[in-house]
Amino acid sequence: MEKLVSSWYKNKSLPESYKFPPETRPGNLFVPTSKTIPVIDLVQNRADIVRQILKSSEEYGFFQVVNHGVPEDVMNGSMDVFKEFFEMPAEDKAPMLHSEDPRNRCRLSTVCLGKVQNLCREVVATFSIEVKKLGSRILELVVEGLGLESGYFEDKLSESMMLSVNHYPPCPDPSLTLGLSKHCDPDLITILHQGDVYGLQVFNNGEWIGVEPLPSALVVNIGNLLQIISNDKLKSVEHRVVTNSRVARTTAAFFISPSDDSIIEPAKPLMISGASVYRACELKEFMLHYLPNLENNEVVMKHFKLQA
Ligand SMILES: O=C(O)CCC(=O)C(=O)O
Ligand SMILES: [Fe+2]
Repeated sequence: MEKLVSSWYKNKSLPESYKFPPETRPGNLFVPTSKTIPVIDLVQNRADIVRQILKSSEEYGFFQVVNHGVPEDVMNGSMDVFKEFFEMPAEDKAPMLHSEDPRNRCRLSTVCLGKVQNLCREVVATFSIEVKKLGSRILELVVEGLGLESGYFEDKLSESMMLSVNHYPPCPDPSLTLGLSKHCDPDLITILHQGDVYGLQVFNNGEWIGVEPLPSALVVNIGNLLQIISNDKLKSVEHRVVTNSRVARTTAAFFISPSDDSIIEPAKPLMISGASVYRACELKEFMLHYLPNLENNEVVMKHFKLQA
């Protein structure tokens, strides 16, 4: 545990256990800047918003939103709380984190945060409520774009929301490791507050492209479950996080998912000539297959395809 919460990185070289196998190291950290993830203004003509969301979700599986309605002071206040937490002495943080292995994710959950201070709980609760509202709004825009009936994702299909706060300390050699390995998210959509430090990269047409940090924007990506429900129209795309040697990066990701007992299957109106790309499965079964294969999205999705 000490390894995960201490400040060893300040004066040491990268420990062996943090180095990735050569084939998965980021190597060249400079990614093309000519291609960027679309930025969608949520205050404009509704038909244009729907069209842009659909296009970005089909092409990139990612987009950023601005004028999204989550107040800037709530975003900044929450980010300050998260950063403050990681600046606490290691002994104070240790009981709230769980993972002995530096290769595993070491996450601070909302449950843990509640223990920090009442004040934090309030600002983070407000942030969560606002993001949940934004999530429902984005899902409804997706529903419209897909031609599904209004309210398709209301209630159980988007009942669960988990907040995950990621902290990436400065790294002595960013070319040898990753902040987060490549993966897709096992949810409907993820809404990410990435703060102002670069690190997120998205796989697109055979190359990694960077997601530029924009003040007050939120990053949205399509998860595996929405790819299944959209019958492969929308794409859940692999992404990863690179580190840097100068500054720590803290991000907050909200995962919006169906309730645990949901059945995940392509929406009937999206089956082309009645054909479904995926079989129906329980969310529990999806997660059981996702977790051991999370770094190989093809393996994850193939398991649920009708014609593998
Ligand atoms: O921290 C980031 O930029 C991305 C985090 C992420 O992809 C995740 O938590 O699933
Ligand atoms: Fe992710």
